[in-house]
Amino acid sequence: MTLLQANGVSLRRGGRAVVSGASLTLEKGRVVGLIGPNGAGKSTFMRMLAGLQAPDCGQIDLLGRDIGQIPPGLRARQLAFMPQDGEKPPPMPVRALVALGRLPHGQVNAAQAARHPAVAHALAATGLHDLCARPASHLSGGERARMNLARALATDTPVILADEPIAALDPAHALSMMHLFRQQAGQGKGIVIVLHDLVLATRFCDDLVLMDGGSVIRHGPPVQVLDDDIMRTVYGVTVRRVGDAIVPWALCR
Ligand SMILES: Nc1ncnc2c1ncn2[C@@H]1O[C@H](COP(=O)(O)OP(=O)(O)OP(=O)(O)O)[C@@H](O)[C@H]1O
Repeated sequence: MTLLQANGVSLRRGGRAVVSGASLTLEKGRVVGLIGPNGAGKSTFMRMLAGLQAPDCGQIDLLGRDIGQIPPGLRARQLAFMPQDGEKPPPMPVRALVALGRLPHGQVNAAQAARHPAVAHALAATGLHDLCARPASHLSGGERARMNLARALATDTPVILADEPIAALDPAHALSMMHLFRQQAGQGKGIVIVLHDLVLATRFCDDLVLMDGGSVIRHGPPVQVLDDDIMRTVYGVTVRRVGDAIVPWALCR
């Protein structure tokens, strides 16, 4: 089942094409990695996929319906978006902030929302139980990233879009978060993650969508998308191989 489908999406900003004819398909149960060098257009494309920015042309359907026609309240129950640089959170307790994830479901009573099982589950899954009474504004960058995921999980949407969610995480927490995304996909959700860590992208994503200069230049299984040629021409780095490994090392817990 297709959860999210973008076809030929374009956007101009500052007199130039920032995203050009980009397409992406997200199926139920899949993790798609959106990769590409700095300035490739990934965050801009993600904001359009999240329905936060209308494209100049092209079509984006969420659960079979034009995303621009979906009322914001319904869209918030269907899709959770974790932006790249979340604003500094207010000084409310972490549990209360994660509970805001229940707002799209009409749970406006803060105390009741904080007791919802989805909130407890999200706090446990992201390892935030020990921090849940702390003011959100006191959290470190990595802790904040986990809280942002917890809030998305508390909403319990079929689609999660995460823009560089592991950028601030240490290796163990980055691994845990990638495992968590896979688990969510295993439960039937669809996940799109912007990643610069190509080792983790290769290991955890079913498909990669590679952007460069605003365009999607390759998409498919990681082994088909990333090769020495692409690493040189798109990323400007030379790959030195260890044996016949696709990536030279893997982190394990
Ligand atoms: N409002 C704007 N006006 C002009 N140019 C913009 C605007 N917004 C984004 N851009 C440009 O569009 C390009 C794509 O930006 P975007 O943030 O989507 O890239 P990205 O692939 O997410 O990069 P990064 O990996 O560095 O986060 C960049 O060159 C950026 O400077």
